[in-house]
Amino acid sequence: MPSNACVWRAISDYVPTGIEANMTKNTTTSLDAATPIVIVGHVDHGKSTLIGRLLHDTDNLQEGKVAQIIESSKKRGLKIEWSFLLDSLQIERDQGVTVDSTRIPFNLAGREYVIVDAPGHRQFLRNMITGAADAEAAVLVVDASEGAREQTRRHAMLLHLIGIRHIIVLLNKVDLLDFDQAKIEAVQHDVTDLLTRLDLKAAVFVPASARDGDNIAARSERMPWYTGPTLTEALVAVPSPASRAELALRLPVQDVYRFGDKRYVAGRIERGRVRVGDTVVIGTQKTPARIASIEGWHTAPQVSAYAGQSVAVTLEPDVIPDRGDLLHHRETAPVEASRVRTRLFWLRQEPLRVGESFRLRLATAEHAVTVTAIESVVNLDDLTENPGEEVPPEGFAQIILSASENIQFDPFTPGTTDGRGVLVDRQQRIVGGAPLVGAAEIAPGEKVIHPSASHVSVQDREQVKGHKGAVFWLTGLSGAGKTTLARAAENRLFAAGVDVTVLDGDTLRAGLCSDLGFSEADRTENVRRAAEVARILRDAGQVVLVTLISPLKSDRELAARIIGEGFAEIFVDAGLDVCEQRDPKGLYAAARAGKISSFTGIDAPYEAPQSPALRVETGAQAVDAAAGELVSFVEAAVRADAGQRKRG
Ligand SMILES: Nc1ncnc2c1ncn2[C@@H]1O[C@H](COP(=O)(O)OS(=O)(=O)O)[C@@H](OP(=O)(O)O)[C@H]1O
Ligand SMILES: Nc1ncnc2c1ncn2[C@@H]1O[C@H](COP(=O)(O)OP(=O)(O)O)[C@@H](O)[C@H]1O
Repeated sequence: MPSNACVWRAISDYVPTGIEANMTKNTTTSLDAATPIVIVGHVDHGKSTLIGRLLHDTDNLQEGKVAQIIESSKKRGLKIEWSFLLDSLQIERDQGVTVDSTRIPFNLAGREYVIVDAPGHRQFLRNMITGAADAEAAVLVVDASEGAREQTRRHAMLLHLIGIRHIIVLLNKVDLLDFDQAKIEAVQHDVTDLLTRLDLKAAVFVPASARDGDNIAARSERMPWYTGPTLTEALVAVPSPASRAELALRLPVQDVYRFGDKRYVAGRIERGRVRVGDTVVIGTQKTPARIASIEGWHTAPQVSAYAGQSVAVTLEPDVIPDRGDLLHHRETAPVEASRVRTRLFWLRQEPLRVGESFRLRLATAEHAVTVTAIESVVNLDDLTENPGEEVPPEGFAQIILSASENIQFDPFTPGTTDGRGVLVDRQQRIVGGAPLVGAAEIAPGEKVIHPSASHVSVQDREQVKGHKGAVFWLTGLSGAGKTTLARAAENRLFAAGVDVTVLDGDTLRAGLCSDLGFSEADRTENVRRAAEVARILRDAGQVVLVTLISPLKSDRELAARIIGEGFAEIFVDAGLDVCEQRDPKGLYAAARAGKISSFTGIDAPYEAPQSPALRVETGAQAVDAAAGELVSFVEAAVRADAGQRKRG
């Protein structure tokens, strides 16, 4: 079907998003063919030396590399330092010589492997989610003379979290224990204990000296008592990644194209096979259809296609699926749930809290989801999973994502693309790796909510309005001029075409917050409600001017957290003496007379902002000038980015 070139261009242009894009960026072939192995271990336990030694002993080093290592070692007065190999690979990477930044391919007994290198702890965490989570097996390197250490525990925890199935423990540096069987077995015992606590089981323990090559590719003559495999034998015994073609069919719809009287449903088969004549079920609507034909790029129509192939199928009847719908066979349906348990790796700089909403990308599908529970947060220091209010940056947690519609997925399985969700924020930035582990059951008595999110994009709103949404939080004493300023600015901004709303304390307290007084708790609740409303208006693209005394720093921080991006604190600054002298509502006089209590500045505190985004001096300045300052600040903040985005 050459006339359909653009269908195929569209398919071949398709780059899997998020994690998968990172994961397959340089490994599209290796993911299918090679066995990924991640090598982890406490610093100085011999990971780099092991990689160098392994590549050398399995004849996987380029010509000249060995000579180079010998030369560098000699220069430093050392015998031969295998870890220099990794250093030299690192230098090449830094210089951009090697394309592949985290993967070292090697060949063993005719089988392809790829070492997933994890240079530092932080990168390691990231890699585990963005790149290495597909590792089929792990080699956990433990210095036998030191035993399991802090990072050994962390790494073991990570292997547990990402579900690595095959673990080889390399007890390294056994020469330091004089190859003594009893001593080595004692270490093995300790490591077994650690793994058992994490529900992990080592496939094999290999006592070795990576530096000298004992039990790496050749059997050590210095440990005749050891009858198990060498490291290379253990690697050969790692099961091959399961063939994705043998799994149940999953064809996520990438797009639907119409040519003449035919409609083509295009996508890449993630797993399984599809044949002409098969009946498939489409998406959560479960519309049945028959595969009428399977078309290929520059090939004759096919009778069947399998995992990894990009295809365009025609359906009978001619139904129109949506992008993201999954085509599957009826008898092997994916999990379907609107509440999904997720093993999250959080990448954003600010912590994650319940109530935040994102897009969940899953293959070609996108779902609006809200974090409705943080079930546990992993403490990476002691490997415990504890209840938590928030997930710190680079933290792991088990959370529940709720959507307003059903999500179809296969639970996350290492080595496959199953369940690899990615959380994306309003600005399309990836903020978390979110492997979906299963449907979340409803706990008895639980408050179950499924917030929905707008389908109108932030960019589209900005385009139409000509500015972005933002919240300007005006804080200051009663009588400082918050309301006066905001109302004056509202007039001017509106005249300039800005969609602007003022949320004023007195006004809110007449309605939404009429149940609240002026105790600290009530003021906090007042601030929270105003911030939530402001967030909704901001999300709808409006410029919101909030005028609340909001006397406490902690309350303003709460507002900033609720609102997130686009929050600016404005200090409307007039001294207490000025405000009291003005006393536009007679409240200071009433407070002095004891008619009202807990009045800010008199018998309740006001904590002035230390570093506001803008300070407007309203003590001596005229209203007009002060409002001008605010208007300029707002205009600059909401127009600049919107313009850039338009151009982009
Ligand atoms: N005890 C006491 N303390 C402070 N303010 C009082 C009090 N009693 C009534 N008022 C009136 O309520 C307005 C302040 O409401 P806010 O919602 O801005 O206050 S807060 O942010 O919750 O602290 C405030 O409005 P502004 O003068 O515009 O600030 C007053 O009109
Ligand atoms: N530069 C200024 N900015 C704002 N208000 C000012 C300024 N100079 C004098 N005022 C007066 O101060 C009073 C502020 O009252 P208001 O706006 O209700 O304060 P708040 O909302 O902070 O309680 C008004 O009477 C206003 O006319």
